[in-house]
Amino acid sequence: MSKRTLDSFFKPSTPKRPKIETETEPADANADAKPPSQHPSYPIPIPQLPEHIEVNLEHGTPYKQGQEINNQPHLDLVHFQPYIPRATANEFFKFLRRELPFYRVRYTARRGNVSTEINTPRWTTVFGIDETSTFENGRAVDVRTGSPVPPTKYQCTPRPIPACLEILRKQVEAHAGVEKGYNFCLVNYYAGGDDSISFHSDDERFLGSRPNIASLSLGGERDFLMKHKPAPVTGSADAKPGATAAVGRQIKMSLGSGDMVIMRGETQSNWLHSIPKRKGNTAGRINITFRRAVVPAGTNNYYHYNVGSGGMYRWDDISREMVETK
Ligand SMILES: O=C(O)CCC(=O)C(=O)O
Ligand SMILES: [Fe+2]
Repeated sequence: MSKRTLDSFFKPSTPKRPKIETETEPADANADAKPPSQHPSYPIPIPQLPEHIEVNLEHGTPYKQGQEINNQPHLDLVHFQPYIPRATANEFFKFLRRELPFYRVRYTARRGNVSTEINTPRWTTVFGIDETSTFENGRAVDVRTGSPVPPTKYQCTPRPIPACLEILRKQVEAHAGVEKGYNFCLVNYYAGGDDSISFHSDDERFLGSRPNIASLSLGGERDFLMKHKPAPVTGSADAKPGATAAVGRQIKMSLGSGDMVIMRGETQSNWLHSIPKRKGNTAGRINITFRRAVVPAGTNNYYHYNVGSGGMYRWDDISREMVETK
């Protein structure tokens, strides 16, 4: 054993000189964080995704390959179970619920001369602009003329897709095999079992024919129901005018956190879908759909029904509910 080692064993060790910190800590520990997405149309700045969620979205998707479901008439689905790894999907759910502005839209539905006041039974928000316009350096520009869109073009103020959803949009687009990219992102937040969406199809003309819609679930599990639109009965001697017949079986899929369903081909023109109300304790769920609107009517429609003209709400982590924000 060398002397030095023995010495150091028996002698009390010389007290270390205090370490002198030569580098100063940044005043703000988050100084390196990317700045939030901001835009004159946003009521609040929207933060960028935490690094670990971004990395998992960019490198961890699709977590499972999509399964095609086309075993019924006109049905053309791809189900990724899940698309985003579950733990990342749950973190992404909490991030979006905390950071996005939400709305509880009320509107008047008119059928003939009957008007009904509708309270949308879920929280909604939307970003995007139809394909006749695009955002250039934050400004909405007409694709044909290259000039800023005149104020008369839209009845709403379109909002660009914020960075935290743009990362997901690009990723989904790459895996959905769409010819033309998605230009809209609709977000639904179902706080509990009373929140729902009734049977409908996303078959508006402003989406063009055979629309491709990618629908992603985050957070609590919910049932997703699909049923074929009733088919008119024709050719039978005793068929009453307007008579319809059921086609195919109703489908019930349980959508968990991170799952994605792509609806494409003839699906929207022939099938209805819904998230029914649910009894008992039901965890919050976020649904994100990516779509492509082809004309300004799509932009007007989506902002009218998903932002509306009422107040803005934000998630409050103390009361654990959406609270109206002035
Ligand atoms: O929440 C869902 O899974 C469905 C949402 C939906 O159908 C829609 O926003 O059009
Ligand atoms: Fe839908």
